[in-house]
Amino acid sequence: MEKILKFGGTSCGSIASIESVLAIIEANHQVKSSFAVVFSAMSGVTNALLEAGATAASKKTLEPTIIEALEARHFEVIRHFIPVTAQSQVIAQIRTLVNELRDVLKGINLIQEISPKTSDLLVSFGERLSTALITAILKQRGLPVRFLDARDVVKTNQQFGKAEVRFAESNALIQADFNAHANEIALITGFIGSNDAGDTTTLGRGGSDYTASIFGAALDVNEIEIWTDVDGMMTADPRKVAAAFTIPSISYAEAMELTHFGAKVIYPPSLQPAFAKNIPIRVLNTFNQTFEGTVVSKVSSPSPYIITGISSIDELALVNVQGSGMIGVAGVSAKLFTVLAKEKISVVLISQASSEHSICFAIDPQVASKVDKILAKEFAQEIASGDIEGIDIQRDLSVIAVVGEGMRKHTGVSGRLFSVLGKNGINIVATAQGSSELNISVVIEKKDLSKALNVIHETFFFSQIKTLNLYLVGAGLIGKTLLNQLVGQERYLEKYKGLRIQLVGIANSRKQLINPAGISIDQAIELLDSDGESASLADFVEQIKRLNLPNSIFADCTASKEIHQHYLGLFEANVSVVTPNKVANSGPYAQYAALHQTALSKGVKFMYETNVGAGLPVINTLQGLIASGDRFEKIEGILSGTLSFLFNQFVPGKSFAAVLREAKAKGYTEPDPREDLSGMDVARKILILSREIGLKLEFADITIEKIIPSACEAAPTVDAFFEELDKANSYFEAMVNEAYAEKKVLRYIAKLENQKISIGLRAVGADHPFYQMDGADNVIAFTTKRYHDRPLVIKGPGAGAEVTASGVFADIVSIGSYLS
Ligand SMILES: NC(=O)C1=CN([C@@H]2O[C@H](COP(=O)(O)OP(=O)(O)OC[C@H]3O[C@@H](n4cnc5c(N)ncnc54)[C@H](O)[C@@H]3O)[C@@H](O)[C@H]2O)C=CC1
Ligand SMILES: N[C@@H](CC=O)C(=O)O
Ligand code: NA
Repeated sequence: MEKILKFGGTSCGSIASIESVLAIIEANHQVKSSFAVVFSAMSGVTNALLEAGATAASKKTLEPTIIEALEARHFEVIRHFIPVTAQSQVIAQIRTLVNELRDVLKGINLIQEISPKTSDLLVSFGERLSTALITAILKQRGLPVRFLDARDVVKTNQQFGKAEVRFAESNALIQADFNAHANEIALITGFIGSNDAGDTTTLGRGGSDYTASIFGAALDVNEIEIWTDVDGMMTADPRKVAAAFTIPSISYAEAMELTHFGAKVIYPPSLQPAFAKNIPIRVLNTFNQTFEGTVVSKVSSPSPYIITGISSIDELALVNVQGSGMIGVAGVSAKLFTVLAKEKISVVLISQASSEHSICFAIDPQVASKVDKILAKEFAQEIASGDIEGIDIQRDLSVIAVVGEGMRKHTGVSGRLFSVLGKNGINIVATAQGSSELNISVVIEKKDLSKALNVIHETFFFSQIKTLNLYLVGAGLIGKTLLNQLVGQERYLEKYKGLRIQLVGIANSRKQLINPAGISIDQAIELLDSDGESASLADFVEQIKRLNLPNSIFADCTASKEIHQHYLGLFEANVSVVTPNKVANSGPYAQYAALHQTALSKGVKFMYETNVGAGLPVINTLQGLIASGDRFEKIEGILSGTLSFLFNQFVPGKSFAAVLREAKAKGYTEPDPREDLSGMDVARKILILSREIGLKLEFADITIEKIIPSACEAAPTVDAFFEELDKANSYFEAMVNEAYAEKKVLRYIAKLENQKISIGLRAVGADHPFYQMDGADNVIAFTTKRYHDRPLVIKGPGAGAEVTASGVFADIVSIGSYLS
């Protein structure tokens, strides 16, 4: 016999799926391979039978509806596949079986009780019906098939519900049976067998796979095909990890591990007879027949990945037994696990610290209270004496298992695993690694499960490409420019930086839109307009936290004075923040410190290079100097692109207001240019620099020399402000003329020296380093211990949409590099 095929419930579940099953069997027959086929019950039938049994045992009269529906489902298949002239015979055959089933239910109803033995008989009708049905159809189509009731050849003990197979006897019966019918295709009822007394028994979980495996082993087949409704075993549960893909080849041991931790495609323990004979199992998809699926065999073929798959148990409780009295006392764990075994409590994972001070183990949360009581009783004496401090149970946890034979050959797998979890703020509650080095398990909080599975999957299977999930708030000048720049760089980032920036949320002051599957960047503004809901920043932030996406970045491209109130919460929720908005860093010092400390402790990034000098590398350079131990003596600079432009362009005879309008049109000014002209913007920048070098200065410590007349200062609106500026033109002309008379130019300079900040307008001559300026240039001179005789000078355009957006962009990329 070449192979055994097995079709699960979903494959036998509908007319369309049975169509596929027939096609697969006919195709095998055409190539004349010798094979046999095992069937499960039609999907849902086993449960329907159990429900019918329970109802019959508990109600006074029988409710025929379930059985009628079941009969109708089978008849429908007959009417579809069998020509009218031949239908009556098959219908009669199925009706005979259903009548037998009705008699069983009558019996249950009569005695108002359903024993395990009766239950096994009852559910056996599921496989007997589906197999009989398909046999009739194939026979009708002219295939040499025969119905084989597995109860005739699979012999078991008396343990109803999960009977043990008597292999020697069963193997002999199977071989004899197949020898006697060499030229026929046996269609076999899965899941069932019989005991010595001839009673029907069932084989427990994965029962039809077991049947296939028993026949495969008995007949020494070359391969067993398990036909199901998914594309084989996958690298992770595709419902949780969209990027999961089929594992082409996996070892028995790996399959065992993955299944233990929740991967439900096959149930390897039921495939044991095949494993013992080194028979490969091929998992295939009835609904995608040409797909290669997964081969499960003794040794898996070499794979390009270090790990083979990831699986999880979503609901778990962790029990921690702890106490100094446990150290060096032999037998505490023996006692612990003996009592758990006695109570049939299954332990998913165990971890013991080498100090022997505590043992922790994971269990199904449904039995947590029971375990609590059992242990309290068992260890009452130790608890009373203080040897055991207590039994602590933590709920709402999940466990993730990272599985693969390749881990034995590679070092650093757990390092990578823990590091990626850490960078995403996922707390590891407990961990265990089997000495086989086939599996590393981590227990985490359930709320982090999806995020953890996705980042782990990304790390081990797509380590070349890391996806950053970007939320952009503020779609004005800078925000829109950033979006444009992102569109142009997608391919470069993937190829050279291994990064994919996925926009998952966007908001302005009117609307907001979130889509965790990604928002097309080049259409983001239109989509925000058409699909966005009305904006509520608090709600937007709440959604970000709830989604808990891996590698999340919040870009604040607004000038809002409120948004920073959300930064702290975002850091705590493990979201990095990137911003050109200076408000957060220039508020009260305590707030500045709290933000920076929180970001640091949560392992997320707070990036704000564009707070000073737009895209010029000011903050980065300063941080590098500080980190390498340099000491700052003085910082001096022209920190306003707008004011730089004004004093470069304004000459007596021109309109000062018109030059400012030009600066605004060029994107140099703040959304409200009063912020620039009042000196406020410069004050924020120099305050931020002072804090970066470690000074605890407040806004009130800054001396700002005003450059605009008080009437302009007091203007209530931007328009009124421009009008006042127009009126004050001669004031500015006089200032400039005065400087010109001395062959000087005006420069608005910020200075930090001796822990004091001063900002004011200076007339500087040609010998001054700030004399030569152009456009919206900024210049910053750092005088430090190392740059003492000649300062380190950074100079260039310090305002404008393109240079600012590219600074924000670079910050995002640097977060990506950190996370990789
Ligand atoms: N223009 C430049 O050269 C530079 C600008 N910056 C900073 O960039 C930031 C953005 O500036 P622009 O793009 O010119 O501003 P903008 O006024 O053009 O755009 C701001 C955007 O933020 C949105 N917004 C404002 N408040 C909001 C809120 N509470 N919730 C949601 N959305 C809100 C607005 O709807 C708009 O889409 C400012 O903080 C500015 O100081 C920093 C460095 C250089
Ligand atoms: N309005 C600012 C922009 C950069 O921060 C400026 O003019 O410098
Ligand atoms: Na900068």
